[in-house]
Amino acid sequence: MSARTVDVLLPLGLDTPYSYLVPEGMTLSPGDLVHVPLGARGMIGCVWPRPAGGGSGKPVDVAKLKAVKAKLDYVPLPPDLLKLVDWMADYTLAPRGMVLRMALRHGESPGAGRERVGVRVSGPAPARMTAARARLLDLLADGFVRGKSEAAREAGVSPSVVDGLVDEGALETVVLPPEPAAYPPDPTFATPTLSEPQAQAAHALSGAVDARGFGVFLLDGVTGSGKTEVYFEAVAQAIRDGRQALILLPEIALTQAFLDRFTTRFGVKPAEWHSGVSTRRRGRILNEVASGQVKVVAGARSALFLPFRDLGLIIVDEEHDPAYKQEDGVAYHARDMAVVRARLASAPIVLASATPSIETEVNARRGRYHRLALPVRFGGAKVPGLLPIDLRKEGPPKGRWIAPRLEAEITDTLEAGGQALLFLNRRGYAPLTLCHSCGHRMRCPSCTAWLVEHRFRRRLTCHHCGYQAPVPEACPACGAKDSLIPVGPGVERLQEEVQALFPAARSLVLSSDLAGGVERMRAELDAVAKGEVDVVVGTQLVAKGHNFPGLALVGVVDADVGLGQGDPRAAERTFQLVHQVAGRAGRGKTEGRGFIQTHMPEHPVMRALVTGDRDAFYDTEIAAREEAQLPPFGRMASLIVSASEGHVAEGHARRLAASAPLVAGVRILGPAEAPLAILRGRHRWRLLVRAPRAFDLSRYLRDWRATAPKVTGNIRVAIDVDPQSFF
Ligand SMILES: Nc1ncnc2c1ncn2[C@@H]1O[C@H](COP(=O)(O)OP(=O)(O)OP(=O)(O)O)[C@@H](O)[C@H]1O
Ligand SMILES: [Zn+2]
Repeated sequence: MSARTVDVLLPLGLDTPYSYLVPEGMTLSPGDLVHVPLGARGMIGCVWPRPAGGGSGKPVDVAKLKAVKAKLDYVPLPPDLLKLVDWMADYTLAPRGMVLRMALRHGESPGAGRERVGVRVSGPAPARMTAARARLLDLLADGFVRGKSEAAREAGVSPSVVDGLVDEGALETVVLPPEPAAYPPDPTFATPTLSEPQAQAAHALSGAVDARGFGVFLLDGVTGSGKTEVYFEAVAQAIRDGRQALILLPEIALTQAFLDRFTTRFGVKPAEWHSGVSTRRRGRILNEVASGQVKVVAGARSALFLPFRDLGLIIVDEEHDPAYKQEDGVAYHARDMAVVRARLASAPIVLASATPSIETEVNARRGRYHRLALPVRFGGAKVPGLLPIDLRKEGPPKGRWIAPRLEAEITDTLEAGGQALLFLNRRGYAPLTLCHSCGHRMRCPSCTAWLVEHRFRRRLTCHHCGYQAPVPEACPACGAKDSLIPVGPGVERLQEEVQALFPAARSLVLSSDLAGGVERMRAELDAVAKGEVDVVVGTQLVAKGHNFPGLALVGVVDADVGLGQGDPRAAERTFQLVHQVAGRAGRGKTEGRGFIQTHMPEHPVMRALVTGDRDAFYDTEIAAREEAQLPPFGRMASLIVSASEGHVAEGHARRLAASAPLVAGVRILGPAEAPLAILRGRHRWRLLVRAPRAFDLSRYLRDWRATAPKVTGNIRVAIDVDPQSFF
């Protein structure tokens, strides 16, 4: 009767927590992490709040319950994080345990940091002196303790020099406490002088941080207006108030420049959180975020699930970036979920962008988000104008992609000592390889996709599943030798053209798939910023907030890529991408210019880009969305039914569609074969649900799922609420 029980949510594909007995003498509260018996080995789970008003439904038979094995010695997950897990599971229809998993996954080894060995001067100088020894002793002459490896590094000697002096008694070792995951940022380290509009925006944000209430701010500033500088002031305020700040970045692996700027402003680096950080280090950051020691985290979308002890501010930089949407596993949009977390934590959130998403722009126009505008570039530089190059009239000769006018502009730019950037959102050498004797196209064996040639790696690659194969010597269909030819350009092929047209120029390809990983990319971006490259050829990677002071010219090689493929966000994406790429030019002393090569200069997107009339673009696009009742004026969810056999997927998709509850205003489109009809060997059929804006779509989907035909065999149904991709 009096046995105490708790609900424990496990990081598995389950929606409901399990009940366990609480052993004598153990006190547990929601958020505590516990080890519970499950199967042979047991598992770590999280004590979950009981719904108000007692248990839901089934009474549990206490006699059959197992007991919690241990309470783990971690700081409990904070209440707002528990609520976020519930909220997200409810909204996305993902099992609650899988959402919890995102908050626990990184906690594998949240052990404390290692103790370090320090050294200090303790005895007389050694009999045998060397230059290295002298440098080291000179450094340590102040009598302070330094970490062994730091001392060696600072003195520019090898660690064995330190060991030698310890052996001879000139130095002694001391045990130092573990290094913190991040040193405390100093809000007064280097305060900038802000321009008037910057100061106003910063003031509004700092005020909101102080007020400790929820509110969404759109920091809407043209490229190069100094949005980072402004939101740093809000971060400074949070630090001054002793609270924590989270800065989400779309591609943290590329943002060495961001870390450097943070260091310039606050004296130390923020805690960096993304998949490239070692598990051990992440464990420490996690602990110190939970204890409140770490004040600022800069991270990828997964940082949203960190157990902040006192979250006072969230920043989402480049809020329009599609990288914020996670498509695998739990499908969620990190920007939207960041807004939810801010609300649950009663903290302000700043969405920063020069090209806000339509959703955010509509919210700002309706007054739900506060707009803070920075209408001009910092320091008086001008946002470059864009001129169209009509490929129908003045296109390049066959087999080339740079139009004569763009070529002439690049020549002028290089002669004047400036840098040029050519943007083409296509990785690899050529998007298609075909046999010129039989017409056979090289396709992925397990996806409905062409194989993309990567000449650096001498391979054909599927960009959907990662399949790779060497380029064959003979056509696999007709056997003709040396008959395979590349069709169309990718960035690698464009670089070839650059090298042929401008043999003296130093050129570089920037693309996310080149060997060498993050380190190489950081080094290359740095080289561009330093002016060590003349012509950069890049994919969308170059559109992301980089500051290249010497960049004078931007050429968009094919602005039509991505337009008109039945994707409701195509116009928005193209506008954002081209505008952002162009925004990389003219940030330093030289004025910037931009050219867009297009077959449709009369398209509203191209016109808005050329006239620089951003509002005109938003007006047209918002009107079009409203007319079609597309988001944010209507709601959407996609259901992808997949199976290893086509007819199985199709059959289930049809039965699923037939079982949809009939509700006025809700429309089910499809099923139809997905554009990417086969992915990793699985056949895919799509359903699209559209509903009015105020409709509770998640609830509808849940009711539907409860009555839908059972999923059998290897059928899978993936639900994506607010889908971003339509493939
Ligand atoms: N108040 C300031 N004092 C000194 N330098 C500033 C100030 N504001 C901005 N800058 C400088 O101006 C440049 C552009 O600023 P920043 O990168 O923050 O712009 P942004 O609005 O984020 O641009 P984008 O949207 O293109 O990423 C940077 O080199 C930044 O250091
Ligand atoms: Zn594939």
